[in-house]
Amino acid sequence: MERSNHGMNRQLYRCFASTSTMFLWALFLIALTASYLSFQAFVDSGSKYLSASWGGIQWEKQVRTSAQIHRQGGISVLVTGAAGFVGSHVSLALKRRGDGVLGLDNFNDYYDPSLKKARKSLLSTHDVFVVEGDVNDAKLLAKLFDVVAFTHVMHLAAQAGVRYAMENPQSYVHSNIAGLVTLLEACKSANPQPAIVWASSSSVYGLNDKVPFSESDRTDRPASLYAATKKAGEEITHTYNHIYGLSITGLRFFTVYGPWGRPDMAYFSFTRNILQGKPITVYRGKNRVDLARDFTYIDDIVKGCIASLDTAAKSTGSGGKKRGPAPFRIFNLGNTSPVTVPTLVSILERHLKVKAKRNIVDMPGNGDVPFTHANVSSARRELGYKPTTDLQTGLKKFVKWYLSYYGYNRGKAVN
Ligand SMILES: O=C(O)[C@H]1O[C@H](OP(=O)(O)OP(=O)(O)OC[C@H]2O[C@@H](n3ccc(=O)[nH]c3=O)[C@H](O)[C@@H]2O)[C@H](O)[C@@H](O)[C@@H]1O
Repeated sequence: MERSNHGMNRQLYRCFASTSTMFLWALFLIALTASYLSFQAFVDSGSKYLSASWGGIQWEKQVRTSAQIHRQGGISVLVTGAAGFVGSHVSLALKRRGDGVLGLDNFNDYYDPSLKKARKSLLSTHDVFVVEGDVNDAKLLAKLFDVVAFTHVMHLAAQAGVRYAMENPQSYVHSNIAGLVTLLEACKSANPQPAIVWASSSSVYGLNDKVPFSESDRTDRPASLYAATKKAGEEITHTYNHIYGLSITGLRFFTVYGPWGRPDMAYFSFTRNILQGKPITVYRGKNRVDLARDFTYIDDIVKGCIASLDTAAKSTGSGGKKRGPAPFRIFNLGNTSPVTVPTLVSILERHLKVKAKRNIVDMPGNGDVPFTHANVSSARRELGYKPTTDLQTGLKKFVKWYLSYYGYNRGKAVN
């Protein structure tokens, strides 16, 4: 009996000993995991800091030099989306007349980033520095406003493209909503607050069938998520104008085209396919009606952007507080003469001297609208905007650029 008691005690003791050992081991493992995780976090934040493509004395010097004004009464502009189509043209035009320009671009791969890099190189030969960063990066924006007292922001960074919104809806929310709010937050806190000019879109007119489109027409029936995010942008900027006294000008661009353009757009991809002997898909509207766009040449758009910057009254707030009412303006920037898509193709065929292989299909329900047509009387009155390039002339310039940029290979463009 005594012996068995003894045995039981020993077993209990062993059991207790092994439980406490297990407990100790468990504690040890938890501690080990915790220290490993915090070490990882430290390494991550460290490497983020080290690999950040911005910051440092040299970088700040580049930022300052690029934003330096070189003419009397000049302005200093932060151009977001500067490596983009419209952004690169506006940046060059501003720099050429002696304004300070600093570019910001995230170089995303929505379309071939090498074209964006090439635009960046072009800008750098004209002493425009483009910072690689995202408008969602609040710290970077705060730093930029810390280094330079920008008088204006030309906000062109966006997720563009009407039909791609069905493939990647989140990218529209990221750039056109979240990015816009982050930028406006930075602008509202900046001292002095800059005046903001930004790119809305003709697509906000959505299912409107009253033509031509006027700024006062309804814009509450967008046909694509892209259009909805641009419309939301107009309302978000209104809020910042109302609460913080930011001076806002929204520009509704109508299908902008030209040299250094966007490869995802029809005139560009048609050119590539025609030269490569590949078929092109031409969408057709309901009842076999051709689709039409108020195609607008890039130089006209640049003039409209610069006139918007020049006529924008100052923001009134400071230290994040409104000091008085500031202007809120919206303008159509179009060409005022819509052209059908089949006519666009015919003009390209003439300039390229190659016949297109047209594949005509009914317009899929992917966010497209049947036609656009701008009434630009507001822009004419207040900005002196007057488009001067017709589609025939503008496409000739585009084709010339396309062939010089991508080159010929026995009649076929190399890209
Ligand atoms: O005006 C605007 O606000 C918009 O203009 C363009 O959008 P979109 O007019 O759709 O321009 P494209 O993609 O170049 O299309 C032009 C026309 O060609 C048609 N198309 C497009 C692609 C294609 O393969 N086939 C085709 O027939 C489209 O249906 C449309 O009627 C831009 O892509 C948008 O970023 C911009 O906001």
